[in-house]
Amino acid sequence: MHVMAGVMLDASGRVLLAQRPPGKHLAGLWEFPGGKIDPGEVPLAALVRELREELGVDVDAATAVPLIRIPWRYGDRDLLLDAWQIDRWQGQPLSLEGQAWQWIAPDHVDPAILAPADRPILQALRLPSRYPITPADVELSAYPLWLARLSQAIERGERLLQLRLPLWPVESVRELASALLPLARRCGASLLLNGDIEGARQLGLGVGVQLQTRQCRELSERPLPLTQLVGVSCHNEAELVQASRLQADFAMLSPVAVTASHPDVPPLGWSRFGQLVERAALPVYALGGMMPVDGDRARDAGGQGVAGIRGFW
Ligand SMILES: Nc1nc2c([nH]c(=O)n2[C@H]2C[C@H](O)[C@@H](COP(=O)(O)OP(=O)(O)OP(=O)(O)O)O2)c(=O)[nH]1
Repeated sequence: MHVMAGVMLDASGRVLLAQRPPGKHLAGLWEFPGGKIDPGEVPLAALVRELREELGVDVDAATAVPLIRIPWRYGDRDLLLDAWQIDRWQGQPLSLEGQAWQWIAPDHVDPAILAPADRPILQALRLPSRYPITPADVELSAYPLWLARLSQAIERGERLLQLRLPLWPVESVRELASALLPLARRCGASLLLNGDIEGARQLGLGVGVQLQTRQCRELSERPLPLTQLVGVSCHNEAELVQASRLQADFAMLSPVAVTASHPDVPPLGWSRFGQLVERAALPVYALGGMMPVDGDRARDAGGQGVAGIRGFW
């Protein structure tokens, strides 16, 4: 079942959510307006039709931008939820089918009110397209330099940053995160600690964790509340499946291209990256040999964007 969902954003960046009516599948949960494609119907035409029927708005299909596609299973019902971002339409939304609806800032949406398949769509909307990671060879003596660099990165607009500093004692990485936290919270940025779940728990809001592949395999549930980000490092389809089982917010998939750090690992390439993203039920960043300019390529392949070290600082 191919279901189209319209992520309508108003001029102040709020998104329109509709409540599923009583008596229907997932009754009471909130969703993005849209619905099933009729037999023989073109997907975008179905979205335009659904938005006209449900809300009385007219959308020009050419202005809709693909956001993310989520394959999902509810019991015995398999669906592909195909979400498109819509910034322009004609007419004021009206509740033509009696559904309750609301405009709400994506950051204020409690994921628990959404239909489960919509939670990764909300994350795709919230997450940025760039994910810089600190270089692995940074010595502890460079603490002041990296405190300054990370502060500048947040000030210039980075919203997702990974502190991966394998040469540092874990306490020093936590101290760095703690020093950056007031600025990060003010700017709405998240600092992800590599592998340090306990540190993320202690530091709270504004700090998340980037799980290593081994940790993801060993965990049976999401290690942090929904208010703190959980990313997972993945290399194949099984790991992406496990990442969404854990209800991670996103995955990094690597290596997409040849990297200086692992020159002997065969890269996935963009076509394989695209295939794996297509089957993944969460936003996926491309990692490995990526530069910021590869962001468009990653998005064309269905990804959320690019993660990397070189070229991001
Ligand atoms: N329209 C829409 N459907 C969604 C979303 N998220 C989500 O899980 N779904 C599910 C709910 C339904 O199982 C399925 C199709 O939705 P629909 O809106 O066309 O279906 P419907 O109410 O006519 O379905 P039905 O009860 O008549 O089978 O997709 C979403 O954001 N928008």
